[in-house]
Amino acid sequence: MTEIGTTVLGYPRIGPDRELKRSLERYWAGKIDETALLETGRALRTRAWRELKDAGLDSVPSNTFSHYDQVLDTAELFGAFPERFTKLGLTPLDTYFAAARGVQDAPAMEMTKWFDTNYHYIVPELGPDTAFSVAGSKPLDEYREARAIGVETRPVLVGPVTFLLLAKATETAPEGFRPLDLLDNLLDGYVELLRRLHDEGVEWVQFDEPAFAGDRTEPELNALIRAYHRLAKETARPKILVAGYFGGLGRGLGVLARSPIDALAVDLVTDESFVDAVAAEPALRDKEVLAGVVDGRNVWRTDPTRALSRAATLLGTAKSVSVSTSCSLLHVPYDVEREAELHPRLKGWLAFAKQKVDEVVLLGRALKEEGVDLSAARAAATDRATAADLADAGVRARLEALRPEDTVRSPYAQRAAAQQAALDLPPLPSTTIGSFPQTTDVRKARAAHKAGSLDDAGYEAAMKAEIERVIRLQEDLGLDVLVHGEPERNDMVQYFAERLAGFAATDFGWVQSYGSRCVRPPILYGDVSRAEPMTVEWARYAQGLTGKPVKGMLTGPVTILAWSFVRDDQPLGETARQVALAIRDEVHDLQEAGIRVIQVDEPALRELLPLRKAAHEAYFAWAVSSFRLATSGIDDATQIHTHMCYSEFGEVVKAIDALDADVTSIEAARSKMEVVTDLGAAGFGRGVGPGVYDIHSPRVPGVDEVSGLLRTAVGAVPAERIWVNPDCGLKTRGYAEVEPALRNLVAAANAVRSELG
Ligand SMILES: Nc1nc2c(c(=O)[nH]1)N[C@@H](CNc1ccc(C(=O)N[C@@H](CCC(=O)N[C@@H](CCC(=O)N[C@@H](CCC(=O)O)C(=O)O)C(=O)O)C(=O)O)cc1)CN2
Ligand code: MET
Ligand SMILES: [Zn+2]
Repeated sequence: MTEIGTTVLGYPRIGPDRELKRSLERYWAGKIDETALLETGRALRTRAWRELKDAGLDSVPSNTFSHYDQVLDTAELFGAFPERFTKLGLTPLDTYFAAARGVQDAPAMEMTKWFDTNYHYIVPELGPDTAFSVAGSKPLDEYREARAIGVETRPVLVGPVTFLLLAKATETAPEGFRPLDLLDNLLDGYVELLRRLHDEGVEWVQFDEPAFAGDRTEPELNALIRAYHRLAKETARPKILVAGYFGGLGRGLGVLARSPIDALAVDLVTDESFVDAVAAEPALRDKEVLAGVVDGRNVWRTDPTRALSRAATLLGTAKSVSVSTSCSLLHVPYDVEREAELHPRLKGWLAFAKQKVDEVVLLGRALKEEGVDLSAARAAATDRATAADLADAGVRARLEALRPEDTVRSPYAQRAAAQQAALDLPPLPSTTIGSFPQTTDVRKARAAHKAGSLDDAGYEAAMKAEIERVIRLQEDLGLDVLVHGEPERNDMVQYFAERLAGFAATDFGWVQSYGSRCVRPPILYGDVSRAEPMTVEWARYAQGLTGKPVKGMLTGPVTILAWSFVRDDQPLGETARQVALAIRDEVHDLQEAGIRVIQVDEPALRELLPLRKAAHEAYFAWAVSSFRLATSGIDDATQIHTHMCYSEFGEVVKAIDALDADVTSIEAARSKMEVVTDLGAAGFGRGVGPGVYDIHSPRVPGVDEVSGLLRTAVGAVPAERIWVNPDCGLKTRGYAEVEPALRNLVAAANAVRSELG
């Protein structure tokens, strides 16, 4: 075999029934041993390889499995774990988990979003002393394991340049050091690995370089040139496929086309104009091109006419063209056939990972042979494109009728005065971000309700009991603005999607978000509207239990879109306006129910930021206006909060300001309040709640530590605008940590309050 032929760039690994999640969590809890955990992984890999081979793919990927994250795997493979983990004397597997999750005295490595997806990777920490070597053997082991069951595979690796671009410099690295400075040393490691793979008999290897879907500097493009000339120059090596995805490759296309690699995988879904750029690239004439025409990130069935025309455009350009997915299938669920509750017509429009593999095989054949039957795929595409009932004339008319003043609130100073008169809060008011720990009892009650063994009244009573407990706890802790705790929400996006027209939820559509944590992104298929209030009864109940203000809790339009599978038949901004209108109605109803503080979370504002700067302004325009549409048209005295949790804040600071929220809570504890300084410098003039408790760690912060952070904040922003709160919601934590941590947080707020003049 000289060609790669039909393939997928990667496959889900958590297991169709989240087998890996369950095994991991049992292993971490000490309930199973290493052998049992490793066996779960082995069984999942075997099953996936067999499935991919039996489906008829020409080339099957391996090393796409991970016990936590593929970037962390790469750091381990090349011996680049920080010393704080390697010196612990743990087994290799426990050292790996310590790096991912942290242990007492060795805080976890940072975790951040994988490009513009809801998947999170572990950020490598590299310094001038980092010395790479081939320290592990995972790609070799998996290759052998697959061959032992009769499947020849193509090991997939994070490419060297992307790996370095995703890394950060260690804290002790000298000023000016960049991880990319380590390229030559890292390439030594990759060369050695290539040699070992070659000796093993590997024919093709895949290097992922998604970093080139973003804007890259001259030195970064030069690094790409150096890397692939060096790797391809080796004679004892497998053939090299480089995969660029999550968008067009920009100047990276020409660089890779002119490098001596053997094949290039391109994403022909995300950016339509990139198809022409690829077709016009003469240097591809000696390469196999994998046409990524099956969307690896969304769940719609591929329109075969469009897909084939895109792939066929490249036929005259490349040495050969094969069909592939646009990116790894990690980002979609396993199998739509399991979704018994989905409307059959909607189901007919969908393809999850398993179906996408079949699409690749079918389209690959149709590209090379005459007479392949595409009628079923064509009919599905036509049915969806012509489904008139996706449009809701009422929603469209309402949006049409909106005037500019409908998205503008009164000047902030006027609102702030009205809100202070209504709420009478002390300086440095304390609050939380919304969710309290989701106890096993709460989740069990929801599972029982769904299964029918707990009736509506029983479920409602269980949630109300939980809400009352959480309210009493907050009163006891002395917090100033309370929350109901969100026990009724399976997930902050799915909960709303289940209550909005235009969305469908899945039963088994789990997708890995990080480590063992998964989400079931809802499917947004039609015009969105709200039939009835979604959160008001819970909020009214909570407010009725206490004299302190209870904060209403909603998710904003950008985040609802970011964490759903969105329709691809209209601009995202248009869909955002529909979602915003539904949230706006909810905000209005909460106000009518006596809720005086309403938080509209937008943690995904940064995540959806386009990878290329040229698209930023257009994104900010719709993102900001949809938030404002959701949060205006209310009384001056109603206080709007928003919340964001990510540390890379700089690029969106202006947009955050433009949201015009009265109070913005942000992640800040790990970066020691750096964001407050940024905000101060950017002239941000409204309320801000920098997180003073890192909820991603089981550590309980002490009173002095929190007071110290607060004093830093008070030094950077006028005290009357500072709020005291954790970094994010508490749903993934346990009460054993949360209670003392919040007690310390309130004590610190009191201490710093008493120091104010
Ligand atoms: N969509 C989304 N994306 C996000 C976040 C987020 O909150 N939501 N937060 C950021 C970090 N990402 C996260 C992603 C997932 C989780 C998380 O905790 N997920 C839960 C699942 C949450 C859920 O949907 N729970 C359901 C179903 C729970 C479940 O597994 N039930 C059991 C049965 C009940 C039991 O006995 O426990 C089962 O099906 O087996 C519910 O509570 O109803 C998990 O993996 O464990 C946390 C953070 C960024 N992206
Ligand atoms: C990922 S942001 C989470 C915000 C939400 N209100 C919560 O507390 O869980
Ligand atoms: Zn958050």
